[in-house]
Amino acid sequence: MSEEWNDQEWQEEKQRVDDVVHEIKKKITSLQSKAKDLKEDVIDIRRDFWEDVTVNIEEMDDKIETEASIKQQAEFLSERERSHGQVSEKLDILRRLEDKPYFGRIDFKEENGSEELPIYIGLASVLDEDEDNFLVYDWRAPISSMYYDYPPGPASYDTVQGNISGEITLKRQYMIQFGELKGMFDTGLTIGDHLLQSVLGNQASTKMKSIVSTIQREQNQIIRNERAKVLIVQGVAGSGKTSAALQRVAYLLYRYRETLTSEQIVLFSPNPLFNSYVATVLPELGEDNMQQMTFYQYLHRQLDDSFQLETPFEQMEYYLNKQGNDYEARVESMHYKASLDYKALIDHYLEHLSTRGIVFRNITFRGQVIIPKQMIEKYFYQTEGRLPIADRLEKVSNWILLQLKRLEKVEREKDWVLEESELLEKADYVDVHHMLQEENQFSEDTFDDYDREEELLRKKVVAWRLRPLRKKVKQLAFVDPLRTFRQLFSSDQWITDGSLILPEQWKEICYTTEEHLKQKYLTWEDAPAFIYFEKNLLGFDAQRTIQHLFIDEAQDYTPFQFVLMKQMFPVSSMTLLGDINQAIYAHALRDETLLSEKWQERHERIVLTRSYRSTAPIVEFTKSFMPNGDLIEPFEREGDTPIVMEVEQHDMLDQKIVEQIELYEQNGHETIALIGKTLEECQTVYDRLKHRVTVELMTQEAHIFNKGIVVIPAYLAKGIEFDAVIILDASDHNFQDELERNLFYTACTRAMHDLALFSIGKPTHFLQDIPKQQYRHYKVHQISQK
Ligand SMILES: Nc1ncnc2c1ncn2[C@@H]1O[C@H](COP(=O)(O)OP(=O)(O)OP(=O)(O)O)[C@@H](O)[C@H]1O
Repeated sequence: MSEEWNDQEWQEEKQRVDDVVHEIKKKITSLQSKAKDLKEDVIDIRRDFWEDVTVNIEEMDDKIETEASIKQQAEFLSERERSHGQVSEKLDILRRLEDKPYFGRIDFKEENGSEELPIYIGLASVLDEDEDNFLVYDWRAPISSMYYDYPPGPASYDTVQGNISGEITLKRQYMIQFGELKGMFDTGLTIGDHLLQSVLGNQASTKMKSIVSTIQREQNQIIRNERAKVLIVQGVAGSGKTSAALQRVAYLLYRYRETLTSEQIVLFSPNPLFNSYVATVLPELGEDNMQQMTFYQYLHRQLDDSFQLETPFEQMEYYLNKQGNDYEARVESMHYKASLDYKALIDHYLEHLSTRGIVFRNITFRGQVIIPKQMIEKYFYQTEGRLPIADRLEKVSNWILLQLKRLEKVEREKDWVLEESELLEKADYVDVHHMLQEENQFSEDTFDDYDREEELLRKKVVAWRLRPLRKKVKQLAFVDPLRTFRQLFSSDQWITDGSLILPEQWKEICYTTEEHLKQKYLTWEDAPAFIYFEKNLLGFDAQRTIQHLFIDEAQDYTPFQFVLMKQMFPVSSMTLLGDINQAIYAHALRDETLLSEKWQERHERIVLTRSYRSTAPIVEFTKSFMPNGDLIEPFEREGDTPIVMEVEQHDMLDQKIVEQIELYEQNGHETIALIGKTLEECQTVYDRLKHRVTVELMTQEAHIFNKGIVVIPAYLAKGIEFDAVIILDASDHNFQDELERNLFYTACTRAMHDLALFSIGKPTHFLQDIPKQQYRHYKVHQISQK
């Protein structure tokens, strides 16, 4: 830090803050009165709505005039409501700026320019009274990018007119609170470390914070990237991937504000808890939240309610518990079904189906088969074979609808129709009377009213009964995708391509998959495959309105899932953020994750190596047991080295854990996580501790993250952070293989300030080769007799 400013400068800066705050207050007052007027307008229009429209429906002309008048009044109302909404949003932002109008400044001298201009940077732009000059620039404005990208010296930024270069002669950061300047410092670095130090030194919050004032240069590359159709971010634990992703959403919404709305952006998050954890960041930045969901929620929506869908966490529990006779085959199945080899197999099967094999359903009406499935099959396979299956099914659908039309005429004459007419609603009878009256008005024909009424009633009854059937036919419900999919596993006659790859235990896999499918149970690995199959068989209803897709924890998605996503969101740009060291799902052991370059054709890649979340001693500790840990750089923040507490017996464990919790509480930690490997483990510890400390058990159903002490399985703690973390059982038998290493790393890296690991007997061998000074190792032989 170089404090090159003098007292006069300090006074000037102080005065400027006061002036800007004063201007903001004036704007707030004026907007408040505008908001009040608009609100009154809205109330008045709503109250007098029907008085202000001319309602007359006697004559056709009057009817049209009435409609126009209602429409005009409704448009007027919604325009006022919209304006009121916009003014309220502006007011919200100004109220935030009133507290902290800006956080940074650069003085920039354009090349060939005569003077240097001070650029003050804040959460949003503020203009002076005449609306001529910027008192504050929005952090997302093109010129503000230099604040994040350059130290003092040569700098440039892009505008729509081209690149503008020049020199930054000053770079300053401000600490402003409650509208008052508390401190400032000039910096030679991109963003001064001391400011970051103070932000990161705070206690963890149950809500993620926005990082606008301390965005780091490499994070800015993610936030402002506009070129890449697929942007891959590989970032170590705590490097700010999620933070950067959310600021990127805010940036895109600002940059494309004329064309992009928050509904056109989707974020897939790792668990429901995470949804609530990040929910406040965008509103804090003055933007609406994007659509946010887990991939499980998304897949669930694609299936009808009769399916039972395994959650990824249930799959994970199964994998980690290592039990069951068919365990080996199921794990093999998880690997295979994650891969593109499996996709190739399904594609081959779909090709086969274009010549034979689709399972159809009978069309039945009132319990009778009216079009047998064999007939539908015959019709289908007579349609042009080179057309896509979905197009051919469309033809079949039209053909069936035609048959239904014929049937309708025949059915009208049958006895059941009159009987069922008694079930019609009163409104239907009134309708029929109206129709008759209208006919009488316009027709000269004489006919028996009673007969005509019966005829119309018959027509109505049959149309009414056929309506759901027609709807189903349009939805192609005459195809049975599940049975068709099941056939894939019941025979291999259709496999005619020798280059297709099958797993060793394919027969066992086929057997269990079929059993599951029979019960309409979809395992987590089967769900994307079935949905992919069904969509490609019946035709895709792709989500073309979605412009940007963000996938957090991208390493946990399988290549197969990604292919499905690409099909479902065909026009979307994608930002994939993840960390290979935190790959905790079975497929990641053998297959490429989404972050690997191997199978991503065109993409841009950004690597983040600096970890901001944890203190330096925690980062040093966690990086030392990861194979590629030397690439991880800690951010210099002091703290204690982690504790490894080895207890001899089980009954000592609880006491030691409780003591550790108390110690952390005394240190002021407000969020403390007791992290276990599986839910089963967490449940046991929770049952033992719940009478001794106030503690909450987090399961996959948890949607809200509160302050206090939680017991949570590692896979649910993904993406989240805590003041202190206690690893419940870091024993060697509990953390063995490579996937468990990643799980262990994920769990330990949730800690911001303090980390303690407990083990019964020898701690995990992952700690064997790491330098002893990186942690404090205690062995407890018996509970001290104090
Ligand atoms: N530039 C920054 N300024 C201030 N805080 C930052 C910055 N970058 C990251 N952080 C903080 O570091 C912590 C970790 O950030 P974040 O959760 O975004 O990382 P991540 O890479 O998604 O982590 P993980 O993969 O471990 O879940 C958060 O508390 C975040 O606020």
